[in-house]
Amino acid sequence: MSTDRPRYKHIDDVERLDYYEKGGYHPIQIGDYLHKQYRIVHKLGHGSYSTIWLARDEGLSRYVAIKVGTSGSNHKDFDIPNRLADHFAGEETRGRALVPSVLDRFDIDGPNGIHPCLVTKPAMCSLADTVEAGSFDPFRTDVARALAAQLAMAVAYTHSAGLVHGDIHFGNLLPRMPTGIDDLTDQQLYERYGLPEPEAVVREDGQPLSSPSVPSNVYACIWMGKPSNELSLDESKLILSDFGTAFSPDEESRFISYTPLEICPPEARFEPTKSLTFPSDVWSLGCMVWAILGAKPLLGSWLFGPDNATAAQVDILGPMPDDWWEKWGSPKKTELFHGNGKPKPGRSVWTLERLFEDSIQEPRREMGMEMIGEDERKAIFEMVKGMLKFSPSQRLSAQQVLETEWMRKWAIPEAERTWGTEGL
Ligand SMILES: Nc1ncnc2c1ncn2[C@@H]1O[C@H](COP(=O)(O)OP(=O)(O)OP(=O)(O)O)[C@@H](O)[C@H]1O
Repeated sequence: MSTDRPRYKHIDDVERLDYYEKGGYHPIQIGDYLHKQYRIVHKLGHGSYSTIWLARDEGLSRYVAIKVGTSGSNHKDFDIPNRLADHFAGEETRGRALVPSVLDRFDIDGPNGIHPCLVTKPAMCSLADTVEAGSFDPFRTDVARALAAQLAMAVAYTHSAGLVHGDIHFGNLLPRMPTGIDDLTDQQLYERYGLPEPEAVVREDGQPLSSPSVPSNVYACIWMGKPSNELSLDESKLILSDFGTAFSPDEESRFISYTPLEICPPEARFEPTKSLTFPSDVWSLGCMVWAILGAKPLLGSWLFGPDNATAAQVDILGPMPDDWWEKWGSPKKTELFHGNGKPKPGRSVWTLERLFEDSIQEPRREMGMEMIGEDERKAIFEMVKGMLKFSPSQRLSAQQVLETEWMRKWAIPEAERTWGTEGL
């Protein structure tokens, strides 16, 4: 995208306006038709590489989500859900329902270029939204178990097709829309969830918007979600979405992790010349299972940079491999530790036990929710520690995660209850 961009007056909670240019987003207004068949009804979300819209499929009388990619990027990820489905064609594979199924795929040619469009089912929101709306209150305990199991199944499914997801975080975990939405007229949908509110795009220099590259209005996203603590088991069917950073380790080397710092696998920092592979996802999965149980990341949002992340990892998990410890040349190391895995005396250390009390048990106690019993706590610790081994080769595989005691006894049964007769 160009660096000489016109500047626009800031509008809260919308996509980056300067991305509306050649190579960037496609300008879309409520009421527009895409591919002659899909009438845009509301906005669902936006990311760095796409805007996502709720549309009415006029042919099939249903609502759909349309992800409209920027024109200048390679959106090979748009084909991944189909690649996964083809990989397992004809097989009954657990996990298939947990990744998006593609309803349609087409391109649109607009003022900013050619944009790939992916049509899938609309979800309620992302778990990032539910957690924020719930002020970081925990999910109900049965819901948390069900979400964690589904996420592990989705990752195992992706891995068994030879792909690493590469970006497993709350923003990419979408609770499915409960059935019944398709019966709503636009009017009923707007009465239930609110009308789209157009916000005029205005240039800072006062010049008119003369370019067709820029939409005259942008929209905040529809809110069809629920706060974390109100999500019921029925509303907890999960989709692992956004394969934008997925890769096949057999076909491609990947030395950079695109995950946020709090879930970034440590080998991305300490073994930068080795390609990431499946265990990098398992690290993120371990962090996310914990985050689902606590509605907060394992390594907090107070992380200021990679040194803080590494220090928190050592506090939680103990010594790191000696060669990594030697490589870690930051003053932070000597400020906080007097040896590998040895915090300086007197320092307040956030151990796994302390974090469990603070972010998983205590909020549940305060809210009168089902607590996690001692046997379950032990099983969670064993599994999470197996996923969060510093050394990638020692981590559990996603399939082994599904075979752990916690998954078998506590989490998978809740996921199965969530899906009921529909089956996973
Ligand atoms: N099918 C869907 N139904 C409802 N909301 C969706 C759907 N797909 C995406 N969203 C919303 O849009 C947001 C952005 O989607 P997504 O992460 O796929 O975009 P992206 O451009 O690939 O983003 P990134 O910047 O992470 O690469 C999600 O966090 C979610 O809130």
